Amino acid sequence: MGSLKMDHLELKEKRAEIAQMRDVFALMEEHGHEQVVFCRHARTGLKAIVAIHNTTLGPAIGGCRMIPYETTDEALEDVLRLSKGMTYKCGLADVDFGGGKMVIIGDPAEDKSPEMFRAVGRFVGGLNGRFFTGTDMGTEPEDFIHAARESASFVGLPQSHGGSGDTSIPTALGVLQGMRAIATHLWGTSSLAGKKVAVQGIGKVGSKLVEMLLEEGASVVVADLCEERCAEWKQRAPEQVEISQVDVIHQVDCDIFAPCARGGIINDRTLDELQCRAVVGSANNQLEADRHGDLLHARGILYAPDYLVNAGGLIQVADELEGYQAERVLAKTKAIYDMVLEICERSKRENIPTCRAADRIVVERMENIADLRRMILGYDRNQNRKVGRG
Ligand SMILES: NC(=O)C1=CN([C@@H]2O[C@H](COP(=O)(O)OP(=O)(O)OC[C@H]3O[C@@H](n4cnc5c(N)ncnc54)[C@H](O)[C@@H]3O)[C@@H](O)[C@H]2O)C=CC1
Ligand SMILES: O=C(O)CCC(=O)C(=O)O
Repeated sequence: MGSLKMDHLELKEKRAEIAQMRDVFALMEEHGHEQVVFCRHARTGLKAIVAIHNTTLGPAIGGCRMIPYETTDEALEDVLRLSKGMTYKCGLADVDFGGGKMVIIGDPAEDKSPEMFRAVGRFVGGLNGRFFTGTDMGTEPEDFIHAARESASFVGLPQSHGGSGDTSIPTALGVLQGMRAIATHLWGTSSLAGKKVAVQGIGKVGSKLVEMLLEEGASVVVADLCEERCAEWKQRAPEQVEISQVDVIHQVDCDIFAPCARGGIINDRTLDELQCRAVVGSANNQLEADRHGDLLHARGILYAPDYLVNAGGLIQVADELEGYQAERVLAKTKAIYDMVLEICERSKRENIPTCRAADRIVVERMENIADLRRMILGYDRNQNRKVGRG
């Protein structure tokens, strides 16, 4: 512990930093959030935020992302946007869960420890079933083996530990289904053979997607902060794989651009530089703002809404909480194809961007369920209280 004088100085600096932070309640109001929980565990260095956006459809669910965010504000903004996206994802995937997400401020390569994830387990457990979480960027199914020792609020654990396993497999499959639907809409065939796809980020999801695309006979251009990952793919399939620099992957002249890293890649700077016919990827929040979906539409670039095509992981973990059935997960994930086609057709028919068409379906569904849940199911005399979900 430092001297008292140092502590005062530090306190002053901290206060100045806090004064710079945006008002959390104002941000929650802006996005419509229910709850935000800040978690700190000194011994393991854990600093995390859980955001619960909306529980109209059921308890919140959403992965846990670990990134060395530069500021608390950046982490807060990410978790607020991601959890809101989960509400929409749950609505469209027709699962009985609401939107939530967790972020850990830290470098996954340096800062992880089993004890840190046990601390995650205790914090998330303290939410008493209001929030379930599993993997996202920077976290692996194995991390949650430690978390699950402290509470039962974790999903996507390895199958050897009673979970449904790696969620990036169904996620990649859902993205592939989205691409097939886009191909049907644009080119009259669901085959991706001969198509060129630029994949930004070849981590858990991106690498599985690349594998599936190569099997389909597509060629891919890959970019990742980790250059060795790109080199490995080039070595595995030299005829079908090209490597791009990370800062220009969105500019590649291709049929489909597949963002599979962080969000916000479709923005004022990149929009005019895109040279693809469609955007279909796993990254959450690909549009920096909703208006970028309108601008894509105006440019004639077909956008498969991220929260629709990347729902495979959610479908799997939601199923896990209800008694995991691999065939059911596969069938629901494959159905992403039909939903993407439906949204493309609605977008064409009503001349609205695909992202707006998808949002409308979610809002309609949520209003219907909210209305239904206002009905009381009955009266439990023994408990002397009303029963029902709503
Ligand atoms: N894992 C899952 O099941 C799901 C993931 N997602 C989303 O898909 C995206 C990828 O997730 P994961 O594959 O699980 O994460 P990951 O952490 O395994 O992989 C992300 C990859 O992107 C790379 N990367 C980061 N910034 C980059 C940049 N600027 N340019 C190029 N590469 C960059 C990283 O080096 C890493 O290889 C995230 O947005 C995540 O939220 C969405 C639904 C489910
Ligand atoms: O993996 C999970 O826990 C839920 C899925 C998710 O976080 C996502 O789709 O972004």
